[in-house]
Amino acid sequence: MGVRCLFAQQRFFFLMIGIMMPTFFFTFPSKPQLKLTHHGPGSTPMSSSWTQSQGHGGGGGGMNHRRVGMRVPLGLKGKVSRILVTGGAGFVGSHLVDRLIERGDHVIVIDNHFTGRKENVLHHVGNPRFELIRHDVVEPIMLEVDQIYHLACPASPTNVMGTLNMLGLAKRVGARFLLTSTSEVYGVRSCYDEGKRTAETLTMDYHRGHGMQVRIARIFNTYGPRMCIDDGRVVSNFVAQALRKEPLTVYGDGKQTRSFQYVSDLVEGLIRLMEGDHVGPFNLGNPGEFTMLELAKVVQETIDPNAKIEFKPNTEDDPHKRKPDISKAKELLGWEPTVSLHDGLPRMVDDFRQRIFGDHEKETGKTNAVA
Ligand SMILES: O=c1ccn([C@@H]2O[C@H](COP(=O)(O)OP(=O)(O)O[C@H]3OC[C@@H](O)[C@H](O)[C@H]3O)[C@@H](O)[C@H]2O)c(=O)[nH]1
Repeated sequence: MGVRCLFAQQRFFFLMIGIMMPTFFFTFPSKPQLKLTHHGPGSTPMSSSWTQSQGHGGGGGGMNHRRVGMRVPLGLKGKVSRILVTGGAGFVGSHLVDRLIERGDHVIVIDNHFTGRKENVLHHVGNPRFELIRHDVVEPIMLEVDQIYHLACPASPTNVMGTLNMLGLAKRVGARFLLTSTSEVYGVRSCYDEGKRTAETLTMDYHRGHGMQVRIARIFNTYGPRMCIDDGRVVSNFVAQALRKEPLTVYGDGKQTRSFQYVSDLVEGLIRLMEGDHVGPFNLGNPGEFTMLELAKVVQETIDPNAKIEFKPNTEDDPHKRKPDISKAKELLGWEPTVSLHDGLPRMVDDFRQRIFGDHEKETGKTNAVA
């Protein structure tokens, strides 16, 4: 009897606990959470408080970052576009961002700053329509946007993950996706450019398999301000060498040709492609063809007529000629380059001069101060 009573009491006790536990959890709010914008693993917003406070319209109308699986609320499309530019702190990306901001769009840049530089977009910081997130696209991220310009995709097989993540994001939020591929897909197959071919294939698979809106651009040699000074490309090499009073290094006999596109022409092409109705792939490049010796001459004329030329051995697989056929872009996008090499080169020289000697002068100043 005593034992039964004990069981009865215990049953009652456990019953009470069973009722109280859920009541407690539903009645009392859980510990208040720090409401920081969550971008995904490994991401660092440039300024989280800034990111937080600028709701870009708030109430679901801005670039608020949502849980994976949520869709862009209907009715927002057709207004100001919310645009993600991956690699937006880089050479081409930052010029694209300038144009989009100028147009009135909301722009989110994600960049891991491997080759992109914060300085390239610093002039937009503080603008409520701009946000910079330090993030590597190989990690997933959730952002509500209408369009994605995927520039953070070096020609390397390892970066297929980045493209997959961005395609996944575009699919989830119903964004239009533009892939920047490269003229190198036309070259001899190598491990280096295989990543871009794979990215194109994946993009087309998402288009066909999931009905996603995609665009593909194949970018040819491009130059302009904010180009990496020491990335080894011929235009940046020649300009930096001429400014530093070093000889211009011409590889091989210098008779190989390239066609050089000024960055603003490329940006115009990318925007037209994104806004147009055609998937592509479209070649975006300037068909004006120059030998490397001719390019060296233009650099001499622009910077230093006394600059010397030094011939160096070329690599075996260097393409002898590269010239884009842009007839498709002309016809379907109404696009063609407008800036010649003679006009574009001086515009980039000012930027290079400032970056090379500006930094140098700072360094010298520092040294003097210490001495
Ligand atoms: O100092 C230099 C550098 C390069 N060159 C030559 O200049 C030509 C152009 O070389 P770059 O490295 O600038 O450009 P490439 O055409 O080889 O490819 C580059 O542009 C197109 C993109 O799609 C590629 O990803 C990129 O590597 C080559 O023939 C190269 O041998 C020189 O003569 N001197």
